[in-house]
Amino acid sequence: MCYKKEYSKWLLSEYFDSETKEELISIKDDENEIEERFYKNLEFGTGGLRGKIGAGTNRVNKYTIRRATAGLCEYIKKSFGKENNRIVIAHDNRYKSREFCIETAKVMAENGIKSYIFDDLRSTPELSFAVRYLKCTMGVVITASHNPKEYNGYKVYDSNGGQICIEVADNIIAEINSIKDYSAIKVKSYDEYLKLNMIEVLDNSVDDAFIDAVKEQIVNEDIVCKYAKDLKIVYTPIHGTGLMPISRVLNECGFKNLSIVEEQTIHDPMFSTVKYPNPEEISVFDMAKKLSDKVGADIIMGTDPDCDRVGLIVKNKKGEYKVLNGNQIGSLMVRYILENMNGNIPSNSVIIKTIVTSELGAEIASKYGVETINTLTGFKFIGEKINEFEKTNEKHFIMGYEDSYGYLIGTHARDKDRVVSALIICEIAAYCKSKGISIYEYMYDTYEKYGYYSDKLKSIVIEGKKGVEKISEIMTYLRNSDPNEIGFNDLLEIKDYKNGIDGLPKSNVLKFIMKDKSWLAIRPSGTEPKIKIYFGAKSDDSIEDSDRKLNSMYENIMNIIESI
Ligand SMILES: O=P(O)(O)OC[C@H]1O[C@H](O)[C@H](O)[C@@H](O)[C@@H]1O
Repeated sequence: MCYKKEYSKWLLSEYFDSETKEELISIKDDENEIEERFYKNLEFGTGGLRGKIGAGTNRVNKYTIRRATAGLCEYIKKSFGKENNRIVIAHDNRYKSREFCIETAKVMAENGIKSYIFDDLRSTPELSFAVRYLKCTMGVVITASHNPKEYNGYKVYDSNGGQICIEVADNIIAEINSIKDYSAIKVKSYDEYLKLNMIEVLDNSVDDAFIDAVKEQIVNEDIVCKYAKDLKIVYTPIHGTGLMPISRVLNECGFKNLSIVEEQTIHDPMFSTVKYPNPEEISVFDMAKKLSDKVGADIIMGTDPDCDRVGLIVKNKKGEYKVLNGNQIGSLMVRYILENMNGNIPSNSVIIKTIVTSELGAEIASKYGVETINTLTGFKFIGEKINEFEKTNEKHFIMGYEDSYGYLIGTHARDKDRVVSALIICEIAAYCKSKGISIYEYMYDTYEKYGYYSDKLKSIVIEGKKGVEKISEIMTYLRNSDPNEIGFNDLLEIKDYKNGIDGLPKSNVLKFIMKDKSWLAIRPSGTEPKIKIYFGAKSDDSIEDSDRKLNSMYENIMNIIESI
């Protein structure tokens, strides 16, 4: 693709609006920026589109959204026929999210596909629920999830409410790639399609049904009835979609002592009160901590813009704030749920986690005779398994989770659901409070009971075209090196998922497993310009010992990466 030619085309064609052209004129003297924006079409990956908002073929804007949607429409028509297709679209509070939602609906309508849209922001888990509830052919969420404010994106859901699988994504990608001319995608006005009933704005009935489905997932009614009212919770939606569903669910279940960070309830696309709207970043909780100091909260929770990830801060015995990471929260959920099933665990029960998620949850599950299935990173793989079990009745799904703060309890949704996770976390916290301990102590008790597991994630951000090359160089270097020469002397096994192993689809992930079962895994992020390195260590003695093992692996790999 000749970036100069594309740039001129966008500047000269009548199809592109004046806002787009003004933006493009403003970069006319910046060759590098022109190249970054036009050297390729923004890739529609396995989960959909994600990229920086802006004018250009390699950016998220109404034209790249239209193109992706036009490809999706072709896929829908070819796969499900031309009649009776409908989709539901949700969006978060990001810059242009509503506009992109409407653009998606307009292209759908032009192709004879009806869209349901919400009157305002809605969360990703609600969209996942709504696809099945409204019996839609597919679903779309306009969001870049937890990415910085400069980003937006387009996630696609299948009729089961799960993120599309690789095969479907490949078919959609082929349709999108066959659209060479952006200006061939014509649309009429939003009002015209509304009149034709090709776009319909939903009332609150989907919200009510979703909230009811979440409330059904309470593990132990008795605990919630007795202790919910005593738990002091501080919550921040970090300007995103979590506010309505989470405050409603908690309130309706009796968690009345809920304080919300007022400034972060504003649907601000700039996420002005935080650096980065990701609950993995501890600084997003600064305001919540201040509020917690005032109200004396037991726990602090935060959700990302589309409400599919959760962050949790708890207090230790001394009253100091401690962050629980995604692996720890997931493991505690596994423990609490299985303990509270009071021996009524179906013999074919499973939990599902990913290959880069800590083994603590699996260890707990095994103590209860529950199988653990490992998938590749991406909740879509967990969703796929749930669909499979629904058809075959072969397994009973208990919960699924990833290290990256995504959890699903129940099968009302097929993507990670922060709303149900908030409810279960509060239930666990209420249980702990009734026993006179904090969740933090419950975590340490879990180590004592089930094993000392440490884990860590290191993400290295490397942006742009050069970043893509550098990440590929790191992966190639590690693949081709002699493990002894790069310091992995006690290596047991290298798993290269690129070859499609363990019954999993091929994926660019390398996992080094040591003789004592400590491991590290490395993969390029599929959603951000990052390479991610995951570490897991186990000790029979203490958490300090497993931390020591982990730090030694960390230092070794970081030295290697820095030398590449
Ligand atoms: O590829 P990464 O940046 O690690 O992101 C991985 C994440 O991508 C999306 O958010 C998926 O919905 C998650 O299920 C997955 O964990």
